Amino acid sequence: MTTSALPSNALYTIARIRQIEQAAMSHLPPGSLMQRAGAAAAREVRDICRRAGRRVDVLLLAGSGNNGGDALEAAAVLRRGGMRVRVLLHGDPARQPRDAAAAHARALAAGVEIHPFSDWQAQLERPCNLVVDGLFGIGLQRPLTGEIAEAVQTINEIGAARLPVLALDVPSGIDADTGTVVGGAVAVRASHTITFIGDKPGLHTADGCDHAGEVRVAGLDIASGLPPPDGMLNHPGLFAACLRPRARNTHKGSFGDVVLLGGASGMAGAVVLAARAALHAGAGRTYAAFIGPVPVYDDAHPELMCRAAHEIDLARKVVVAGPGMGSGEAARAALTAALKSPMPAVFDADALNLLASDRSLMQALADRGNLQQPSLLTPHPLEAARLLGMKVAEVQSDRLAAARALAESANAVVILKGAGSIIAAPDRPFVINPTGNPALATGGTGDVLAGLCGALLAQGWPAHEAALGAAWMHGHAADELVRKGVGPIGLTASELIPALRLCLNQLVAERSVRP
Ligand SMILES: NC(=O)C1=CN([C@@H]2O[C@H](COP(=O)(O)OP(=O)(O)OC[C@H]3O[C@@H](n4cnc5c(N)ncnc54)[C@H](O)[C@@H]3O)[C@@H](O)[C@H]2O)[C@@H](O)CC1
Ligand SMILES: [K+]
Repeated sequence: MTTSALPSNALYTIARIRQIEQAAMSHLPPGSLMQRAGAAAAREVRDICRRAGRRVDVLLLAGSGNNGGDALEAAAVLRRGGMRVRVLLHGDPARQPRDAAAAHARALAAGVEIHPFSDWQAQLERPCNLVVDGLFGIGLQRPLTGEIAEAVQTINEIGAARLPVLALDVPSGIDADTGTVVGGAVAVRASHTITFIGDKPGLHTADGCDHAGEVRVAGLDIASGLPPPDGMLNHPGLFAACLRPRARNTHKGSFGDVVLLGGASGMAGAVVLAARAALHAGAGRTYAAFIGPVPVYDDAHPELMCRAAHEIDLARKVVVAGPGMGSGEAARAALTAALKSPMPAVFDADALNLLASDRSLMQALADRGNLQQPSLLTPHPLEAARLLGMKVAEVQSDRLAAARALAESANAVVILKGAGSIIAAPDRPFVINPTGNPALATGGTGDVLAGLCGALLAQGWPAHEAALGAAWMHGHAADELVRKGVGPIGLTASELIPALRLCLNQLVAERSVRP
């Protein structure tokens, strides 16, 4: 049985998992997959208890469908191994699906204590060392309500007081495709999730990030193998081809020019941050072009060349348009010039707002893609909502769909920022970025990301790889800083910049180690 220690990189939608499940079940004895899922869950239970130094004493919550069947199978396995297990069973056993009913019978035969769900308060008051959530998996159809919602609320309170909670397949209440809490009601906040057959996007974006905890995949030995995934979790392997060591016979012209275009009056800091990020991420020459007053130079980084936006020559330079750009006529003129550039370009912040306000600019953006002039967009959910003409809640209700729709309409690579950033591009599987943390929820980190994207493009990375690399490194740098105690509270965007440089150099060094 395969249980990968790391989250698998491949992501599958609910529809695809159903197809795989059906195909596998057609040539397996009844109940095989559920028995494998139950055995994998039981192993995970033992593993979590062992790591926590606690004996196995588990309360399993089983729903009325097959997710509940997985919990009942796990309970039977654990009980047969002599461990302490109790089950709270929801719904009418007479209406269980066939495999779940068989699992129920096996649990009874093994001597598992099974209580009706109406006993949930009394059962949750009895001490245990782990709670298993087998209420709902990919069959969740509506918000959690009534006694289930109350019990989940209570489990979340107990879990927050450090009782491990293991979700089977998906934390109940979370939509496995979108990562949202269904109906905005309540969902299990698990410390661990063991997900079956393949990993699911909803465990890695939106509310899923705060509800799934540590995710493991139990492949259930699907003998026919898995189809190509619907999406991927971001990983340096996806941009490894770009992590090349520098040749010695090179010069600053070898690593490209990048111009950061923005800095309206009062917002010069945004363009300076983006420019410093580009500088530290290895651009050969970095220009900061200001719509507002032009500083003589950046005294922390005199390497940067400061120019007026209306005077800068964009020829042969990668442009990053938007940081602190404002929305006036000068900003519009600068953006129009950037859109005409034959070079790869990044559009962020105010550039995105200007694009959203003017169809002709949006058309010019889409035309760039047709002319093989790569564009990379880095919207946060509000900017994405403006570009798509929808409400921010609609974007967040299906971040994958929103990112893909924007990539299609803009004919561009998109990084939709937020918990579990989505990287989407026309005709490519979506990618969800697993790195990053709430330390990044502070002003200026988006400017740093845009500058990083520009530097990678200037060094010749294709736009898709630049987006993958920038998103991964940006998050990883923040994770490393938090690990050292620099954040999550009070991390500054400036502190992120040297951490990014370290991350990029380490990745290149790791790639270039020869056996
Ligand atoms: N069929 C199989 O052999 C396998 C199934 N697997 C498990 O089966 C799960 C899917 O099973 P199901 O399709 O039975 O779906 P679930 O077990 O996720 O839930 C479905 C049941 O819950 C009800 N329901 C949905 N939302 C509800 C709500 N908010 N409140 C109350 N009732 C609600 C539905 O009407 C249905 O009866 C997977 O997530 C996975 O855990 C795995 O064991 C792999 C093998
Ligand atoms: K579950």
